[in-house]
Amino acid sequence: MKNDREITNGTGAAPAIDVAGLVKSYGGRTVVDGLTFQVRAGAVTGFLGPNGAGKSTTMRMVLGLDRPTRGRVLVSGRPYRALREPLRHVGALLDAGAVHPGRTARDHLLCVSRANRIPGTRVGEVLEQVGLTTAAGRRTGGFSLGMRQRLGIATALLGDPRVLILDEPVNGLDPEGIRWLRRFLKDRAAEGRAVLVSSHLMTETALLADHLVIIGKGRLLADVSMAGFAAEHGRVRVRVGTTEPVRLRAALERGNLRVETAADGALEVYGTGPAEVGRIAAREGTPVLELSRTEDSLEDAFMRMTADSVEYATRPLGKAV
Ligand SMILES: Nc1ncnc2c1ncn2[C@@H]1O[C@H](COP(=O)(O)OP(=O)(O)OP(=O)(O)O)[C@@H](O)[C@H]1O
Repeated sequence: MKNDREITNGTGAAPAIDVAGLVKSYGGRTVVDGLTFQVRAGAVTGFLGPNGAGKSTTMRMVLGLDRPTRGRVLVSGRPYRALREPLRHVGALLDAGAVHPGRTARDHLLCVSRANRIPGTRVGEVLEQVGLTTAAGRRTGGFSLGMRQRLGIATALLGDPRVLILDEPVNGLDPEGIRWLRRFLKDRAAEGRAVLVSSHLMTETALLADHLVIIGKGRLLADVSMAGFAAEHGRVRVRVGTTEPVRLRAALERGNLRVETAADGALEVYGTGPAEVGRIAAREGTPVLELSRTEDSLEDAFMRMTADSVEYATRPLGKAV
């Protein structure tokens, strides 16, 4: 069977980001523990994990800001530090606050473009792309978080890179800003760029990503297409509550339906809809107290998957541990 990670970009070119056997230890503590995955062009890859999973550390190693203890990371087939004019290959948003507050947005971008031998004409273009043209002459110290995020993204875009890396870009954005960012990143991927976006929220990532790389405690937990993850974990089922669960269960199973009993005693029926379950119950004469279609939330699946990897878990109230 072909692993869908083997399909890079259809041209046989190197994957946009190639992480192999990556390890990072601080003192005696290993925070990235043998990660191997690839990020391909033309797609948004969601890089998911609970707080402290090692997402930022991995991204910093991709960008040559941290040195791996072991393993390697290639961007467009080369280590970041070996890229000539790296901003033309990869643009990153790691910390939107990292801008001199006394500088205007335009001056900030001009500064970065000069330092990286990027033509000044790009400044107007990227300001336009992120919707900051009218705020270009304002000092960034007075910018809202959403505006700072947009400026950070404009900075990442200056070199017109093929690879975009954004660390938790949704944090602190209002709903309009989130919607804008989602559209914006999907459009960049549709242009053929590789987009790697970290998050600790599955619900948000599900609306954005084509592919998921999920990590916990520095280890790879899943490397799967968004559609594959949803098909596997977003299981649709019918919940039916009845006063006669044993009889109804037997009737459903005679109809070749898979049935499980939920913690509250209701039956959960897979592979059909409420109409058929209702018909079987009526035929059997079993009183129905509840009949509904439910779907596992992807967030639940993600929480289950990463449950052992959460650094500071909350425990249910009143339960002894
Ligand atoms: N410079 C450092 N020195 C020591 N430990 C570090 C350093 N940088 C990160 N860590 C530790 O490495 C672990 C992974 O941190 P990292 O920031 O990569 O996680 P993350 O998945 O990005 O989390 P978050 O969602 O909270 O940003 C954490 O336990 C963190 O405390």
